[in-house]
Amino acid sequence: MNMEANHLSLSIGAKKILDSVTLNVREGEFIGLIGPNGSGKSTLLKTVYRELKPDAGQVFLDERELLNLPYKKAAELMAVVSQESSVEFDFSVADMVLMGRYPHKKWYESDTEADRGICLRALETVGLGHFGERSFATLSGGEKQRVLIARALAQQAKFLILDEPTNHLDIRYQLQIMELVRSLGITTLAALHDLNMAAYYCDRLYIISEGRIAAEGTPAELLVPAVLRDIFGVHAEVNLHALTGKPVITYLPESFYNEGLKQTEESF
Ligand SMILES: Nc1ncnc2c1ncn2[C@@H]1O[C@H](COP(=O)(O)OP(=O)(O)OP(=O)(O)O)[C@@H](O)[C@H]1O
Repeated sequence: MNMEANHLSLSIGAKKILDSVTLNVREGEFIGLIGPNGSGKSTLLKTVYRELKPDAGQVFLDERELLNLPYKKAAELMAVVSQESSVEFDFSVADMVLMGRYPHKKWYESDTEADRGICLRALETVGLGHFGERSFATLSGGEKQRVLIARALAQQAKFLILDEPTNHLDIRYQLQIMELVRSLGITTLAALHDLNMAAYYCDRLYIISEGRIAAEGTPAELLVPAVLRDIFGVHAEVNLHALTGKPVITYLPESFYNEGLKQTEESF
């Protein structure tokens, strides 16, 4: 599945939050959306998955304009794992994951053995195979996040949108979820804060800054010290890892950087 967003703009009150954002995700690509806090990542994703209506611009899924698709059809094509995971009622973990099957059903159809099998496998994939009976509300942040990822997997959508998918996860599950998403080969657009994860797993990146796309390219093209300084306001060293061949960023805290500069100046 290909996704194309063309010139999306959105203002909330007097504030322009997205300013003519254009981006595309091609079949099978894993695209990272990176940018500082408040730059518009979540808002952009929300306009793509139809939680927000843009003031201007369009989103196409395989040449079909998203706004013209019935919600159920859109849900069949697109699964979302967002940061807002609060649920009003206390569902069991199994029920939460079974919700991922709804787009595939008519309103009168109940869950089948096949649905339950798909959901169990999705839970096993995220390491929660024995959690089905637990109440979702009682889970830790990381467990909840893994259940939401299992729900997206159970949905068997062709396009995956992830808003900070590894938020709340410990390092083992961060790596496991990124590995998993990568191995699925599903067309994916993910907002990511961890730039080293983005460097390792993403095919291409879009940098968003103040509601505009500031740059697009491969991790090696974009994750360079000048960009990290200009966009994120941090000092960093970037090396290509000897084994993985991917960029690895080492952040240089301001205090270290200033001390280093002083010492360099003193040595002259
Ligand atoms: N409903 C709203 N009303 C007013 N301002 C909003 C609203 N939603 C988002 N914003 C503002 O829009 C800007 C972009 O927010 P958004 O959540 O998209 O950023 P983000 O890049 O996802 O940030 P973060 O990295 O902190 O999650 C922010 O300045 C935010 O305060």
